[in-house]
Amino acid sequence: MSEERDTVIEVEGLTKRFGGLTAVDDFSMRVPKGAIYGFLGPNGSGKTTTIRLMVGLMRPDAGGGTALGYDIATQAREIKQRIGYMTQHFSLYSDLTVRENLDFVSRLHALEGRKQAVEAALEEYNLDPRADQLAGTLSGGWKQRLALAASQMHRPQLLLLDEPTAGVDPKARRDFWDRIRGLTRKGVTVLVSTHYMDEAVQCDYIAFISAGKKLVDAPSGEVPERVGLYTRRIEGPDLAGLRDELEGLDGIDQIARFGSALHVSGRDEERLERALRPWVDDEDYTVEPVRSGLEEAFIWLMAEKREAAP
Ligand SMILES: Nc1ncnc2c1ncn2[C@@H]1O[C@H](COP(=O)(O)OP(=O)(O)OP(=O)(O)O)[C@@H](O)[C@H]1O
Repeated sequence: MSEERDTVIEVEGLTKRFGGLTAVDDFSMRVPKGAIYGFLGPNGSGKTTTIRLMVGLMRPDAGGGTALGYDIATQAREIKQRIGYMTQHFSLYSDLTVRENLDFVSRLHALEGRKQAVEAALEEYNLDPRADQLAGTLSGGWKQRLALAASQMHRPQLLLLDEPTAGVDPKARRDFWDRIRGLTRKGVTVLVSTHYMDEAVQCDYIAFISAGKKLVDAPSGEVPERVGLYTRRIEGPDLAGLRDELEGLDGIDQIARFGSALHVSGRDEERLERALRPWVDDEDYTVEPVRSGLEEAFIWLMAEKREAAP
């Protein structure tokens, strides 16, 4: 498939200002079809605004592009009809049943064959046993499944997710991502805005945004390398005490507990090694290099007031 046909969104130079604040600053991106693209960044960094600009839900002050083959400035309506949306807040009607909610959504989209579409969704999402239950009385996982089913009633080609698995248990979370993977195999493209590591690891690509600027944009496997973080794994006695000793040493940018070890990371390998030398020389401790993973990169990127990564 040619790159062009394989591209679902292509935007360049998107900029959005709110008064004196530049919420999105010269943002460019290409999103391949069927990808799960994660947008990470601190609160208020501009993730939501960026995603809204990319799909024509908001007009940029500068820049432009296409989504699903439509111009984001002049054909926003066409794009909107092809988007599904799901947030961490349950946005359906608590006092309607599961079936009534799906019916309501299919009316909103003026779907043909509404009744069959609702029954098909109940079956596809295994919502049958709960069809007559009031949505407000469902557990978090079931609510989320209903919200996903509702977001798919009009078979959107693009799905926007905002912290979609916040507050649901691990099994429901797994089930959710399995379903999302199923959708991407059918060519649906997914943009996810999140603060959570376990959502970030599900993404094929990650864009990290800070203060309106895109600092990292890469396939998720390449993110640690892009961040340029070196990590040593330390095992030994009294890890809590060790952590206190290491904290703040020159060359150590981050310490994270991983099971029975500490992962100590820094952006300058020589300075990191110098800082850790006393423990390398101490036979009570083992210190070994490990490849920085997405976990370390994520913690590093999400740390307060993160200024820059290459
Ligand atoms: N309609 C608006 N009017 C004025 N300022 C806005 C508007 N929408 C967003 N902002 C500001 O733009 C900045 C980016 O907001 P945005 O919601 O895009 O960030 P975010 O990264 O999605 O945040 P969060 O993770 O908290 O959802 C923030 O400072 C926010 O206050």
